[in-house]
Amino acid sequence: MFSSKLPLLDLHRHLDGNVRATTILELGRKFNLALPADSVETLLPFVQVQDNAPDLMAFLSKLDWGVKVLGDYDACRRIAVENVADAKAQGIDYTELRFSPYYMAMNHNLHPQGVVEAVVDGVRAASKELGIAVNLIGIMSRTFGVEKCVAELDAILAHKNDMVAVDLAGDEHGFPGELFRTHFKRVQDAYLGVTVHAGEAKGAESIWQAINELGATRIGHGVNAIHDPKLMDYLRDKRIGIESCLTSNIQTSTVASLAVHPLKRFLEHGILACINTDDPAVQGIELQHEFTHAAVAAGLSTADCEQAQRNALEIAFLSESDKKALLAKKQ
Ligand SMILES: O=c1[nH]cnc2c1ncn2[C@@H]1O[C@H](CO)[C@@H](O)[C@H]1O
Ligand SMILES: [Zn+2]
Repeated sequence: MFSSKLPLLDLHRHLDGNVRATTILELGRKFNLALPADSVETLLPFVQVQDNAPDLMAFLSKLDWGVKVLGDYDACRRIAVENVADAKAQGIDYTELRFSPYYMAMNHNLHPQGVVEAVVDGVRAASKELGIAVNLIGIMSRTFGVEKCVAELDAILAHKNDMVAVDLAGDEHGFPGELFRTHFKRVQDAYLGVTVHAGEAKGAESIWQAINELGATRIGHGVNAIHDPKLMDYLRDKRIGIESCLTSNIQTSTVASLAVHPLKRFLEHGILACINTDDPAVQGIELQHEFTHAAVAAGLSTADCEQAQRNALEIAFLSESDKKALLAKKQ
């Protein structure tokens, strides 16, 4: 249930959480890697969430094969190109693809900055060829610790003109936002946007921290805001966006079922929440599924879905004139 009169946006989409199973097989062969299976069908249980994972970290382990096969910079460029093609195939008008250069680099000792260059190059070429607007968000993968994130941020900031924002993702519980204050000071000094995965594996206090100490103007997931009425008002009044990922929240066992997902209540409260995928290939879902199935199961009406589309446009890391142009193209 999305309106074709409004642009379709996916603002929370991990490029390195969206590596096609066929590509994993091909790259595995190319680099002579011992994959756990040798056909798409037998590989899927290793690279896709089939039953819901018991927790966030179990879910995230399913992303690992997608980056273990990145044996050189060409492979990084290839998955960037394929990500743009996948977004185009969904009818997406604008997407912000996020990726963690260290996570993509670490298995084959690539340099994170070389990974950034390959991704920028692939995305730029494919978005031009396919006629879809794409911006990039650099991720610091907190799972690997504070020091690794400094190096990762170095690589991202070396290409700050090719980025619209920086994000913090991974193990929210083990590596709380408090550890990353100095990192985000550098992000703000570089005039980049800030979005942070918060209130997914931890409570509402993690969202307050992301806003007050890290400078987040958007929050990834943010589901636990629902337990803090003051925060709900604050998010609405300060126009802080919530990038909701409905199916992801069920698959990580963050929310028990779509029927009790807070997105509907965020929208009713006037919070700028929107609908996104997260890690499409790992999840076995796509953006259209989130609008036509997941949103319906979460109790959203057609009007709610359209509001979510408008909210995405409002909170996108784009200039006002770019937003107007996206809207005008559909009307
Ligand atoms: O839903 C999520 N919550 C937290 N971190 C995530 C999620 N999906 C992917 N990543 C993390 O993002 C980086 C790759 O882009 C990896 O650190 C991965 O663990
Ligand atoms: Zn995410």
